[in-house]
Amino acid sequence: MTLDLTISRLGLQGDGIADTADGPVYVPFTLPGEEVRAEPRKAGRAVPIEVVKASPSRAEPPCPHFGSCGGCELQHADPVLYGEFKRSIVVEALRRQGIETEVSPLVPCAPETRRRLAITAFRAGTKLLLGFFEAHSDRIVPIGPCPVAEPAIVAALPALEKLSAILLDRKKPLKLLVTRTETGLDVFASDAGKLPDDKRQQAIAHALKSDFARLTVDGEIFAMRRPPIVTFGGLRVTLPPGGFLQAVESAEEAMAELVTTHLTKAKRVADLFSGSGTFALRLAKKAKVHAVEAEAPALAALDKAWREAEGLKPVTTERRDLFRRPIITKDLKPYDGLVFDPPRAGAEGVAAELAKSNVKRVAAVSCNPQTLARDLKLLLDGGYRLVSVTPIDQFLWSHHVEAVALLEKGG
Ligand SMILES: C[S@@+](CC[C@H](N)C(=O)[O-])C[C@H]1O[C@@H](n2cnc3c(N)ncnc32)[C@H](O)[C@@H]1O
Repeated sequence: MTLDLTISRLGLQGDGIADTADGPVYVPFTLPGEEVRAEPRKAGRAVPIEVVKASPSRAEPPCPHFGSCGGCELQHADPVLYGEFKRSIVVEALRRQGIETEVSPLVPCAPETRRRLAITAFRAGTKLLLGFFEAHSDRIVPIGPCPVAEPAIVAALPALEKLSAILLDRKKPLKLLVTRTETGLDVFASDAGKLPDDKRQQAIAHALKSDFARLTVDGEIFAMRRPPIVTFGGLRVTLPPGGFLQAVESAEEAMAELVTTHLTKAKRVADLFSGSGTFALRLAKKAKVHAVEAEAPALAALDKAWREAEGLKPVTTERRDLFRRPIITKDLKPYDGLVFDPPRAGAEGVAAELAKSNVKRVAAVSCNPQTLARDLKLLLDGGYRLVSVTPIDQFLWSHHVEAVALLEKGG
């Protein structure tokens, strides 16, 4: 059986949606205004078989794996529609919270700029597959010349495949988090299982031969030719194994530019969910900074970077679970600037305390527009004013969008 559908809009995950008498039907890889023939699947989903009438905004996908590989959802949309779609995710999330405000155009992300990739390896029969998970399934689609990743990562795929052949447990897929740093590739492997000594030695020899900056396996550093260095505003940081890093350098710079410009006059700044100091180190060029974060290795990396840098204002660090113990309003008194950049769950507890504070300038950085909007509502109800909201593209051709909201309180 097939369905003839007219797509009316894009859903939050980037699928086309046909509004039918039986409810919405989600059809991936289709665009508003298109007429498509599709095969129905479970739960209001359908797979497109033919685009009968294409949208003028349809573009030729640059990657041959597009449609099967789970990494990209929107290569078939031209840049104008794509940019407006991502911006609209932020607009709609705010609107659902009753926040009507100007939202800037999307800050774009160029192809071949992703410096960090999460890759999965497993064996199918005698073959080793290295790839991404297929959309909506547990099948792995082999990666080839991925147009999203930096060329240095693509060039290393054969070496990563060899490494996987050494480390792969027969039962479990192997996970590789691969980061291009200033000093080479940082490879963080997990789920290798218990390795016999000869495999260990082979993995170490292979990492050295491949000139990886570092190889970490299930939390243990196997080999380090050079510390993997990233720079935040020109300040050198040794990335902790598996530690958080913004996936695209230019997206990080766009976020940091908005945050540091907004907080430029602040004398004392709190950086909540600081990671290894993406914002804290840049801000310390002008202000005293207190960085708060749950992961001790991230704070240690930040502290070391600050000690090794010259001319920075004091930076203090605090290890703290900000979900369980948000900083309370009273403790926010010393600060005239604050940035928070939580994981996808957002920072509801932090926002509730911050809302009651008098911190003059606040920057909210987020990878989830829904939780950002919820947290902003708390701040607006507490007397903050929105200065700007800027969506930033970091995960090119996916439905994910980052945003930076800048707020003020007082005169
Ligand atoms: C989106 S990352 C941002 C990190 C940093 N601002 C950056 O741009 O690189 C979120 C950070 O929140 C930290 N985190 C996650 N849960 C946390 C919690 N409950 N309390 C404090 N920090 C947490 C993570 O370790 C991570 O460093």
